Amino acid sequence: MTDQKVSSKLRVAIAGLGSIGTKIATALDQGIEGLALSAVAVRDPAKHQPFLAGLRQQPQILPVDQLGEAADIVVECAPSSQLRVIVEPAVTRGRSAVVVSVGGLLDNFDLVDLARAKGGRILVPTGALIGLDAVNAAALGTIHQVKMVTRKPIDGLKGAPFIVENKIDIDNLREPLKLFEGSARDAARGFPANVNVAVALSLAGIGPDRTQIQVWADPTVTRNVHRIEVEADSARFSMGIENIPSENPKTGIITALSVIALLRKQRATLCVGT
Ligand SMILES: NC(=O)C1=CN([C@@H]2O[C@H](COP(=O)(O)OP(=O)(O)OC[C@H]3O[C@@H](n4cnc5c(N)ncnc54)[C@H](OP(=O)(O)O)[C@@H]3O)[C@@H](O)[C@H]2O)C=CC1
Ligand SMILES: O=C([O-])CC(=O)C(=O)O
Repeated sequence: MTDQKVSSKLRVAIAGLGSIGTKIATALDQGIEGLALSAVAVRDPAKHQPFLAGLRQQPQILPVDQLGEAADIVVECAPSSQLRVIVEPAVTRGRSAVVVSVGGLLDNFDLVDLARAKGGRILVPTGALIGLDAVNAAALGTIHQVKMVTRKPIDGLKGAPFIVENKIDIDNLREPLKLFEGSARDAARGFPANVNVAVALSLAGIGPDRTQIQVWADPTVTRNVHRIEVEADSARFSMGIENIPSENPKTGIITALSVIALLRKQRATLCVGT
C-alpha cells in the first residue's frame, strides 16, 4: 500500500470495548476499505489487554475526551451515561461521532447543535433495528403514526430502572407481561439499555414524543423481538426483527454489524441502501 493511501485512511476510535466495541475493533483490525482503527478508550485498560494484544495493529489507548484528537470518527459504544463525555469533545473538534447509546441523545440533544456549529456530525446507525431507510424516506412526506412493540427475554430486561423503581417481579413470570406503553422518550428513561431502537426509530421518523412503544417481558421468547408499524402518506409498512442476543443479553448481535456496515459505507466504492 502506498503512503498516500495509508495517510488518506479515515481514522476510527472506539469508546467502550464491550459486546459491540470489540466486534467493531476486530472488524477494523481485519480491514475495512479506507478505514483504520487508531485509538480506543476503556475504563480499565488492564482488563482489555488480552483482547488488545490479539489485534494485528495496536491502537492508542486514550482517555475518552482525547479520542477526537486521534480520530476522524469516534464510535460511542459505552453505557448511555458516558455519551456526553465521549461525543462532546469529538464533535467540538469537528469530528463525526457514531452514537449507539442513542437513547442518551434525548437528554443531550444540544450536542446536535454543537456538532452543527463546529462542523461535526452525529451518525446514528440502524443498530438493532430494521428499515430506518424507509422511515427516513417516509418522513420526507407525512408520517401519521409509528407504533412499535418490543418483547424481550427476562435476562434482557433485568435491572431496567422502570422495573426496579416500580418493584416489578419479572423473575418468576410464566406469561408475557406488558411492562410499559407510552412514548419513545419515556421508554428511553425507563429502559436506557433496552430501547435505543425506539429512539433511533423516532429520530428517523416523527420524534420521541409521537413514536409509541410497548415493552413486554416475555419468558416465551429467546430473542429481542421488535415489531414496527408505520402509517404514512407515501406508504404503510410493517417491519419485524428477532435479534439473537450477544454475550450482553440486552444487546442483539446485529447491532455491532450495523455499525460496521455504516463504517464500511464511509469509504466503500459501492454503497447499497440509504
Ligand atoms: N442503538 C442500538 O440499536 C443499540 C444500542 N445499544 C447500546 O450500546 C451501548 C453499548 O452496548 P454493549 O456493547 O452491549 O455494552 P457492554 O456493557 O457490553 O459494553 C460497554 C462497554 O463500555 C465500557 N465503559 C463503561 N464505562 C466506560 C467509561 N467511563 N469509559 C470507557 N468505557 C466505558 C465498559 O467497560 P468495562 O468492560 O470495563 O465494563 C464496556 O466495555 C449501550 O448503551 C447499549 O444500550 C445496545 C444494543 C442496540
Ligand atoms: O435497543 C436496544 O438497546 C437493544 C435492543 O433492543 C436489541 O438489541 O434488540
